[in-house]
Amino acid sequence: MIGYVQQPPSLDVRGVRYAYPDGHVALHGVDLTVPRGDRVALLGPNGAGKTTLVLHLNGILTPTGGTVSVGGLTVSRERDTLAEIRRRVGIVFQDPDDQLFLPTVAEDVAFGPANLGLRGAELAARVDEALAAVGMAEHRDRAPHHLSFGQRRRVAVATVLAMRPEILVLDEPSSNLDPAARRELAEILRGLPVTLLMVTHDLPYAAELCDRSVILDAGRVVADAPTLELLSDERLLAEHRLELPYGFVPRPS
Ligand SMILES: Nc1ncnc2c1ncn2[C@@H]1O[C@H](COP(=O)(O)OP(=O)(O)OP(=O)(O)O)[C@@H](O)[C@H]1O
Repeated sequence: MIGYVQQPPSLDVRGVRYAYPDGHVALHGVDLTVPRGDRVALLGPNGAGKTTLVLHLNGILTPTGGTVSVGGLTVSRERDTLAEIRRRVGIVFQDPDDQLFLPTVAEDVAFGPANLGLRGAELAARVDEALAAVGMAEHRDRAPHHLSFGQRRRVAVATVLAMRPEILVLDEPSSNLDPAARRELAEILRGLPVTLLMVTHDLPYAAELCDRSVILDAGRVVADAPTLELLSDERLLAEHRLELPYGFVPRPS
């Protein structure tokens, strides 16, 4: 028999329950497994619990019940574990300006790996690799605040890629992008060799990028299926306040 080591999933959320300090239960036992290399969209109406779930992935919030594991490592508040989890889970927030704060693009991208102790040629290689992955290499010496919004979002993605994460988590990646920037970002994301979890209200973007989608509503997973199948189910969408743009017909891209 040929032996092989099965890789743990990039993300394994099991029975996660979370109550905010005011007693509001935002997650009621969420299960979600994302195998390595997959791209999954996390959909759901306002207040469904999407952000609450994302904040569990890198230990900002700790579940009241259940567990979250990233590449086989269970998220905990223990200092070394938390540091490794934060390296493995790259979260790109909706506003790139929350992630860019240094004088140049290259310095912003170098910040995370430099904190991990990388220096010299090794650090430079990380920065080059991450900037090349998002098509921003030629802008490395520019000030982030002189870039367009779409370019700043790409640099924000690069700051996270420079950590060589196990999973890239994107919060509303298509928001505020013009059609060209939206398409360019989709092409970049599709080409990245990483596991991807994308939180979005933009259903066509989910269809463009993710074969699989999960619908969260009122703190529960209410659907987990191929994206085109979900988006073709008008009743399911209506039940969970999800709407396709007028005239959009879900079909393989
Ligand atoms: N700090 C908090 N204290 C108490 N309740 C909270 C807190 N933050 C969020 N909630 C509640 O938890 C639920 C889930 O909120 P969450 O922000 O996770 O939803 P979401 O799916 O990300 O929504 P949106 O699409 O609007 O970003 C909501 O009912 C929200 O009001």
